[in-house]
Amino acid sequence: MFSRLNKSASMRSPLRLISNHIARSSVSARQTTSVVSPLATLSSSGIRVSWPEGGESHFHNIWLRDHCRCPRCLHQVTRQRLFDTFSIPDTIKPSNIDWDDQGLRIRWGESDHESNFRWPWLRSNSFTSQTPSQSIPIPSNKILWGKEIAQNPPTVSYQSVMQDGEEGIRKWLDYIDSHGFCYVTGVPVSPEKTEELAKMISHIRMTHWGGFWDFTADESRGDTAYSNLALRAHTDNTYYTEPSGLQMFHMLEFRGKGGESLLVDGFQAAKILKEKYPESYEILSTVRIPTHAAGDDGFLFQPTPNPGYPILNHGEGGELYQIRYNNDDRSTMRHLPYEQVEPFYTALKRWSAILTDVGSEYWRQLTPGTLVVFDNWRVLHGRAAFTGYRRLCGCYISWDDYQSRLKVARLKTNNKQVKDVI
Ligand SMILES: C[N+](C)(C)CCCC[C@H](N)C(=O)O
Ligand SMILES: O=C(O)CCC(=O)C(=O)O
Ligand SMILES: [Fe+2]
Repeated sequence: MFSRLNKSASMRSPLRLISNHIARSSVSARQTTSVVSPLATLSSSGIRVSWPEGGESHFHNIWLRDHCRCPRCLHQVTRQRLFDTFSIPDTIKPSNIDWDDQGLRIRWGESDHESNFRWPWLRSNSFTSQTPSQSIPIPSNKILWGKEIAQNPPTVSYQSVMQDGEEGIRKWLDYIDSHGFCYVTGVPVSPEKTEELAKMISHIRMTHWGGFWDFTADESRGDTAYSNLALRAHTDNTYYTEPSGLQMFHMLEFRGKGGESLLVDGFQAAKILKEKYPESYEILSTVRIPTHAAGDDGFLFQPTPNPGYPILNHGEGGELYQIRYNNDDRSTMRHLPYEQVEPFYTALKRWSAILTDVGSEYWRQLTPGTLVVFDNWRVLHGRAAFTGYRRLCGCYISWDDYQSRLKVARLKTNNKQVKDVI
């Protein structure tokens, strides 16, 4: 039930006072029934909401009208906008508003349309009441690690992924989200079964390396991955505009020596770099690195826009969201001004020293039946040089496909639906 607390939009300057007065009286009304609901008051161009847990959000009238959740304005199945944003008059105002502990109801003056907003939706889409960005740039849900992760690495079983439905998928992807990688044990030693397992997350990303790959050190492609050389810690696809989000490796056969796999937590390394050498962190967050994949006839990959992306990439709130680093696939640093050459190479050297520190490196020999999936936007991988015959299969999955699958698994295991969040 919505309480009837109407505010006339035709009253101009006293509006704020009147609505504040009503808001205050509604506080005492609610306190007697001990239901704590947010309070809404009209401002000259929008609605202010005071949250019971503290803080205030200010929603503009144009924004509120544009985001109406009703079936005429938002398609209830496709979750797409049906409403014509450009029909909103610049002077749009509510003719009245009211609310209860569930949400806010707005009647719009000119069109006589009504919009209802649930409080949790307004809260989670409030842009004036965000928590301030942290000084440490690592998202708080990440669990950072070094070589000690070897004692207890995130692991799920093939059976739980294939048979436990959304719970099984969620556990798997939650580990990849928190730690940046996860092993799957008990996997049939077959490329077909491995591919089937990957498709539990999503379709596979097709690239110029193929879709699902099955490769050896036969030098069939113009890249050192197809040799038996050591590969230092790197992320793949630095030469694409969008590097793949996940990478999966399943070692199918190995008769030889060496070839141990290396994982390094890039977010942990970034945190150390920021603490020890903030000026180098800044350089690696801003200097754009040109990259390429051009070892095979018929291909010339370079990221857009030119000259590429920094090694450390941040979002609007300053949070680190992506590492792009493969020193072997770096192109000519043709755009670096003379006076930046030394500070850049110093920063790169410090970064490399942190990545190769014994405390950062996590080595493990992969064996048939145990595969690894890792977040290629966070965790760097590498391998030791080897002799003999070594056969790996695996694939890439795009970042968006991985994120979508993770969100759906979380919604489903929480008994929620897309409409609860979009
Ligand atoms: C073999 N496989 C397809 C997995 C990877 C090949 C890509 C290696 C490349 N140098 C890079 O860093 O992206
Ligand atoms: O051979 C390996 O273990 C990994 C090689 C590699 O870095 C890659 O294929 O992306
Ligand atoms: Fe690689």
